[in-house]
Parts: sequence; structure tokens; C-alpha cells
Amino acid sequence: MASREASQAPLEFGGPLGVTAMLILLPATMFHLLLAARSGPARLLALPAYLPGLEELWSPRALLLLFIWLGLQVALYLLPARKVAEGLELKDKSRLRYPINGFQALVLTALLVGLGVSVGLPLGALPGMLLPLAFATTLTSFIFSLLLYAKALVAPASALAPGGNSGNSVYDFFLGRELNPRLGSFDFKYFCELRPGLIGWVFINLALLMQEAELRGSPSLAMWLVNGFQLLYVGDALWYEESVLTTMDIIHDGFGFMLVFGDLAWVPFTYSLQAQFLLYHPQPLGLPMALLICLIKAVGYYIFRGANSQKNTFRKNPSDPSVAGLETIPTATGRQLLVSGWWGMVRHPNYLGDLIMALAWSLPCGLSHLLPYFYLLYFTALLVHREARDEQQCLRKYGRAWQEYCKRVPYRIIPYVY
Ligand SMILES: NC(=O)C1=CN([C@@H]2O[C@H](COP(=O)(O)OP(=O)(O)OC[C@H]3O[C@@H](n4cnc5c(N)ncnc54)[C@H](OP(=O)(O)O)[C@@H]3O)[C@@H](O)[C@H]2O)C=CC1
Ligand SMILES: CC(C)CCC[C@@H](C)[C@H]1CC=C2C3=C(CC[C@@]21C)[C@@]1(C)CC[C@H](O)C(C)(C)[C@@H]1CC3
Repeated sequence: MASREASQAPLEFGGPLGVTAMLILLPATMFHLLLAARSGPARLLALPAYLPGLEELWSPRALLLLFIWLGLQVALYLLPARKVAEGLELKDKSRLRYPINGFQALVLTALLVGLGVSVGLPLGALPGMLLPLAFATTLTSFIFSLLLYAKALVAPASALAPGGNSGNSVYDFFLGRELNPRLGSFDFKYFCELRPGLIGWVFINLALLMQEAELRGSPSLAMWLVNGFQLLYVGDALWYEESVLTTMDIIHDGFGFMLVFGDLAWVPFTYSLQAQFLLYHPQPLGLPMALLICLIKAVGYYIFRGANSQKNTFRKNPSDPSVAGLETIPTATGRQLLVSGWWGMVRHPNYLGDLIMALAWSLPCGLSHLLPYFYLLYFTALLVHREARDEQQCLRKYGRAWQEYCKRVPYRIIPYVY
């Protein structure tokens, strides 16, 4: 049986001190962005003109709405799935099973919300509730993460994540001790990663669009683009739901505050920042510029989808005709590394595509403010850091083969730049 002693994995995110700062700074940044988007000057780098009082943040109605939303998404997750996929092999040689019905959940949610709106559900009132909703979600994330931490105290050692078992309780609370916390077959991490926050983001965007239509007669072209682009991103994630099973979050990271808050609060309330900004600061956008932005989005999506699908197909079946002709490097683990196709261009072509799409989401907001570019700035930092973490893990996993890959493909994300 594996030992429950603290792991020797190197500390990340600046160790206990770094994660303590993040526990405060992440929610603070989210509230700052929510307040800045609705303020006149909409300044990213200035302190908010006022701090909301508890009566503006705390609302039992918002908490109820959050629980109805979570309950609905749990119910849709539990519906029969068109497919049940197996995850990668775990430490104890077992494999977990995951329902593949995320896209179905998106479509059913859209039908239910559509039905609700047709009988008078005031979706346009949602933008006015973002602040108390974000507060309720933050409180829920803290409590949920504490429960997950307590659950992990009685989990077998083989169920613990490599990085969230340092022995320092604040650090482990943040990173997450247990790799795949479950209640029966209900997988908390997999559910949270793709459902309530990601789908919630789309409906917050839609509510902002409807509110704009109410205020100004019709939604602006910029608002349409932001809604369309981000709906495509979420729809794509749920359509290719199975590929999330090979991401770092599912196979390596524990489920602690970072991912709980990231999935449930950070994604819906900060990723909808462009649409929030546009509601309060309408931006003119001509057709030629809109077409150019669509082209940028299409290029980004082409790279993002091409790279992710190529790797997933290759990992599932290296002799698939679409990847069989690609050049590879063998590794001591028996797995191979692609060195041609998208993965021969840079070592993270999927990050490049994702960043180009992030630029296309901000451009409809014009160039007058830095605020709508927050996502692009944050996402660049996140991906640079994520790339470095992945690099360390691949070096540990593949040793000399990884060094050979780095020699053959010297750039990380942007060809000839980085
Ligand atoms: N919008 C958002 O907020 C976020 C989006 N993302 C997106 O999520 C997606 C997944 O990202 P992420 O989980 O970080 O990592 P990746 O999908 O890039 O996966 C990295 C893994 O791919 C495998 N790999 C690396 N190089 C090769 C190669 N040459 N040939 C074959 N396999 C290789 C290795 O795993 P192994 O060898 O074990 O298979 C490596 O650990 C990305 O598109 C990213 O942009 C990520 C974070 C946040
Ligand atoms: C706020 C913290 C500093 C960090 C929180 C990070 C999380 C918000 C992200 C970590 C990895 C993510 C992924 C997606 C959303 C954001 C988080 C949860 C993803 C579901 C977005 C859609 C993509 O198509 C994807 C590839 C499925 C993404 C997987 C990783």
C-alpha cells in the first residue's frame, strides 16, 4: 500500500506564502473586474472608486439561483450519456469512467432557458445580479474546497494528487489533495471543469446581450461577435469533451480551491468581462474591422482545434490514417512524441491558437481601454506558467527523448519568438 507521508514534489505557485496571497488576490481581482467593467472610466489599473457594502454583495436570491443552477447541471450530468469514456490509467492501475454528455447538457440548458424566457423568465435581470452571484459563488467555493480537503484526509494514499500532499494545510487546500474526488460515480472535478462555470459563462454573455438589446434597441455588432466567439469556444469544449480527460488538470492536479474557484467563479465572472464591458461602454465596430476580427478568430480556432485533435487522435490511435504519416520520437515509456505536423511547429501549438482566439475576443471592444484585454494578459501569463509546469513533467516522464524533442522543436509557443 502507498504511504500517506507528505510527498516530496517541488512546491509550485510560490509555496504556502504564494498560495496564501492567491487565496486573497484571485477573488479580489474578480470583484475588481466586475466593478471596473460597470464604472465610467473602466480602468484596469486603478483602484475601484468605491467598495460595495455587504448589503450589495449578500443576497439570498443570488445564493438560491446559484444552487438551482448547480442542481440543474448535476441533473443534466446524471442523464444517460451517448458514450462513457475511460480516463488514463491511475497509480493503482485502475481507470475511471466518465459520461460524455456535456454538449447535450448545453443544448438542454439552452432549451430550458429558452422556454423560461418565453414564459417571462427575466434573463435580462442577470447582469444586475452579477455582484451578489459572484459573492455567493466565492463563498460556496471556499466551503466546497474545505469539504474536499476534509474528504481527502480519509482518502487512501493512492487517491492523492502528486502535488497537493505537501503537509502544509493551506498549500494543500489551494492545490487540492485528492486527484479525482468522487461520490459514487459522480466525479466532482470533471463535472466542475466543464459544466456549471463554462455553460454559465455562455448564459451570462447572453443575458448581457439581451440587456443591451433592451437598453439600446438591438445588440451591437461587437456584442454579437463576443457572444458568438465565446459560444463557439464553449460548444467546442463540450463537443470534444473527452479530450479534457488528458489535460493536466484531470491527470495531474488535485481538486482544491484553485480549480474549484477557477471553474465555478473565475471562468463565468471574469471570462464574460468583454461582454460586461460592452454593455456599459458601447463600442462602434465597422463591417471591415468585424470581418478582420472574424478572420483572426478563424485562424486561432484552426490552429487550436487542429493541434488538440492531432494530439488526441495520435494518443488514442497512433496508426489512425490522419496521423500515421507524422514523424515521431520514441520514448522509454513506449509512448511516442510527435515532431512534425502541428507539434513540429512549436511545442505548444494549441496554446498559440488559444491566444490568437483570446485576441479576437478583445478586439471588438476597441482600443480605448485596457480592461477588455485583461483576459489576453492573464491568459498569456497562465499559459506561459502552464507550459513551464508541463515541460518539467514531460522532462521527468520522457528524459532524453524530451530533450531531443526540445532540440528538434526549439520554440515553445510562438515560432521564432518564444
Ligand atoms: N481557456 C482557458 O482558461 C484554458 C485553456 N486551456 C487549453 O486547454 C488545452 C489543453 O491544455 P493542457 O492541458 O495545458 O496541455 P496540452 O493539451 O498541451 O497537453 C500537454 C501534454 O501533451 C503531451 N505532449 C506534449 N508534446 C507532445 C508531442 N510532441 N507529441 C505528443 N504528445 C505531446 C504530453 O502528455 P502525454 O505525453 O502524457 O500525452 C503533455 O504533457 C489547450 O488548448 C489550452 O490552450 C488550458 C488552460 C486554461
Ligand atoms: C484562477 C486560477 C489562477 C487558475 C484557474 C484556472 C482555470 C480557470 C483553468 C485551468 C484549466 C482550464 C481549462 C479550461 C477552462 C479554464 C480552466 C478551468 C477549458 C475547460 C476551457 C475550454 C477548452 O476547450 C478546454 C481545453 C476544454 C479547457 C481545459 C482547461
